[in-house]
Amino acid sequence: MLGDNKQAEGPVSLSPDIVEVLARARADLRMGLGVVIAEGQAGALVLGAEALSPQRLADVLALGGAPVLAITARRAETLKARPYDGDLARIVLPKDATVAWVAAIADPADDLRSPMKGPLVAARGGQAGLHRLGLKLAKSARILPAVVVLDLPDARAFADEHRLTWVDAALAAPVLVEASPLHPVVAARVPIEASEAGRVHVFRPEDGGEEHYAIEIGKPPRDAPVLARLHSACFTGDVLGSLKCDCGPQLRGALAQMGAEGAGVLLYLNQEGRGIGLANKMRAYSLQDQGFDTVEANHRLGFEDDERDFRIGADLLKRMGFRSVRLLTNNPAKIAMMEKTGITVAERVPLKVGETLHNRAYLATKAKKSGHLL
Ligand SMILES: Nc1nc2c(ncn2[C@@H]2O[C@H](COP(=O)(O)OP(=O)(O)OP(=O)(O)O)[C@@H](O)[C@H]2O)c(=O)[nH]1
Ligand SMILES: [Zn+2]
Repeated sequence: MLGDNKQAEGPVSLSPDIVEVLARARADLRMGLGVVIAEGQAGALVLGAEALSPQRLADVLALGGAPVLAITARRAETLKARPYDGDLARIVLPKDATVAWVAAIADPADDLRSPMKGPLVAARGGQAGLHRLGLKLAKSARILPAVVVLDLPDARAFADEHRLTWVDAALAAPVLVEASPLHPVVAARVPIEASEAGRVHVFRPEDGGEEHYAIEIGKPPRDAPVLARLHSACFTGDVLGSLKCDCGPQLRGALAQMGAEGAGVLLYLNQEGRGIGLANKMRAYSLQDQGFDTVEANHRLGFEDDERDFRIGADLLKRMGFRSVRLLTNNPAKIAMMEKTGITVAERVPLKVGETLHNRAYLATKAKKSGHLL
């Protein structure tokens, strides 16, 4: 897998390439360890706000310089902080900043109880591009999109001295917007309630990220539109039978229809919470209990409405030999993305199941704000 994107110089096939370095960086951020993102000599130390320990914060403050807390413009909007750099805002860290202060900016859990966080001073200039990459990395690590950042004059030396993962920004930037190629690992027969002719395929990405699954029902011909569903993981709905959404009934309804027709493919994409991960989805649920709708909750957390990468679904279909689908969905964004990535949507098959008293408002919000078809 070592390509042209090696970070180290020379013939060092045993050294990690940029994709592998980024996988390490994600793990580091999740644990609360800093990573260094660099552009030439200069760079930035980046630590995930959510996992920051008091000792590490004290050590960052002791280094001097001008540490900031980088957040998304979405989160800044709630905090009434100025996003001087488009989608990014940087809040100056006070000299006596505590982890509680950082958490209060990063995490909206207590926004309503303690709305006054300020005065917040927003920074301009500095290494905005590197800070933006830090936020992207935090999002892809499925932690809150908020990172403590300190610009470093000699990034390489700092990373070496503290044995921190060192990320070359120029190599990382294009990788972070690409969907990692998926490779089939194994497939086996699994008879399921909906059909005895079920087969589960496991696909693994190259970037150390989540595996995705395809459930093939029967033997759908590759030269005709296949009845297909792109289902994003929903632990609460799929497994627990949550009444807050319609995911469980949609999952079972789609499989049942494929079983009845004798053929189909359901892609089970591990994009929990529309791509923000289960922990952040539970944060969103907690905000929903405070009165915010599903879209507002995502924004207050610093995320976009939908952080999923639907290219993954299209890639999987192509890998399995499908070129055209009868797509079970109510979401026009899925149809648009299929078409964009070269999969023909021969027909949209509506999937209307599982409306409950608890999810009525959620479904209405999706129709109103995310363009879902009723
Ligand atoms: N962030 C967030 N995610 C949610 C919420 N409720 C459900 N989800 C997630 O939303 C996703 C639902 O995905 P899909 O079943 O593909 O639904 P969809 O995009 O509405 O499209 P169709 O069902 O195809 O019409 C799953 O990943 C759920 O975990 C919520 O309130 N907040
Ligand atoms: Zn759900």
